[in-house]
Amino acid sequence: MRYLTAGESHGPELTTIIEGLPAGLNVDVSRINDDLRRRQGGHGRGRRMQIETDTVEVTAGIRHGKTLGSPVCLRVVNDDWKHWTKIMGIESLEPFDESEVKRQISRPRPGHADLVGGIKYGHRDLRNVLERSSARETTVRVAAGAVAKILLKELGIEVIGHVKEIGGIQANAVDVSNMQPDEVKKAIKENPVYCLDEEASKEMVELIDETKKNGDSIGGIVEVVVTGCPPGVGSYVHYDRKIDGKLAMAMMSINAFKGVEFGIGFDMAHLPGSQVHDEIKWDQEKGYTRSTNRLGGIEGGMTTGMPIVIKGVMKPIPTLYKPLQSVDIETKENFKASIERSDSCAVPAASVVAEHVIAWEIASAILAEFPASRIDQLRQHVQGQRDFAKEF
Ligand SMILES: Cc1cc2nc3c(=O)[nH]c(=O)nc-3n(C[C@H](O)[C@H](O)[C@H](O)COP(=O)(O)O)c2cc1C
Ligand SMILES: C=C(O[C@@H]1CC(C(=O)O)=C[C@@H](OP(=O)(O)O)[C@H]1O)C(=O)O
Repeated sequence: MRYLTAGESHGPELTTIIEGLPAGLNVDVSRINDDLRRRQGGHGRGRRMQIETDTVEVTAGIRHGKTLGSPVCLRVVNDDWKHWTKIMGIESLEPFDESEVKRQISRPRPGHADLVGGIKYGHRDLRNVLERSSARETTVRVAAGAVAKILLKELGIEVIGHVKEIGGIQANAVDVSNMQPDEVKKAIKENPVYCLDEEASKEMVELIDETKKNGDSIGGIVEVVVTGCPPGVGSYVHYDRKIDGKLAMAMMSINAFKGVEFGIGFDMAHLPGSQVHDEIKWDQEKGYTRSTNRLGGIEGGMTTGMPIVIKGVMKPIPTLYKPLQSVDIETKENFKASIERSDSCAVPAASVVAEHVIAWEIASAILAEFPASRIDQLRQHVQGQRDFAKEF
């Protein structure tokens, strides 16, 4: 399975084309829209999210609520587009209007793609860079991931993302994999920062407000947990088939993500092997399991059948209302960086993006493992693998 996305932040729309979905999958579009709404929320978002009402339109690959096996095309219209038609000039053959020159961006923001993107593609108007480097693109990545989650649910696999830490405030450790998926999802959705620790989340909200007042920004840590995945997805035989490599790539591909860990992650560096590796058990009901899950559900680039636990760290948002020092590329003089309308903390929204990019990668790896043209065929293959693994 693969997907492409297209679209600029202030262009008319964002689009994704998904290829490789089996036929016969029931796709309830309202479930995609629920996830899109969640991505728009979370305390710390800026004014743009008040303008948009992200809603998906299906333009190919689905009839009467079922996938056809042909490419699925999803589009999300930018409501803000109407304010930007002249500046964006998507279909205009005219050069940029000189009277609009002041609207060009020449003062790159440290930490954003502005300067290096300008140098790489030769864009002197740095808007040409920020339009595509913007995390607006994650809208349609969530839409594609929402379809992947629908497929995974059919196979008994759940994917849940939540916030672990914002600006140094840590949520109490919870084992999401031991909780009822629908209850956890409800609790996360109802929390202002998508966190399962009520007390910590109050402090997080206060810190976000204080940071915003100071013209600054903060980052944090998100966790994604996948339950119900059969063992043996991914492979040790070649570097590019290792599932941990693929999941790490997916997490790192989210704008502003700078690190990934599985299970107890970086703590493994200072613990002996006896306190890291998970002992193996077998019983009639569950087959092979592990006594602990410190490795986060992956051994040798393959899923073990235990919950997959992956965390990602998001740096603070680069656009600061008290901007950092930069250089104007027209005059080479020192200036404060440009101020674009911005979020002050997008860690909650990013936890939704993380959930969806991980769901996509798991669904895609499952289809690579058990190729199927129909959903009933896929269900059978996955169940066959579970049965085989249990009796092995
Ligand atoms: C959901 C989400 C929302 C974001 N919102 C903003 C924003 O409002 N302003 C900003 O400067 N960066 C924002 N970012 C981060 C930038 O998109 C990101 O830092 C930039 O693309 C540069 O990429 P890099 O940080 O991965 O190097 C956001 C990221 C995510 C995931
Ligand atoms: C639009 C979204 O996030 C945007 C991500 C973003 C960035 O630089 O990444 C900058 C801001 O863009 P704008 O200047 O249009 O407000 C955010 O609002 C979104 O998440 O849908």
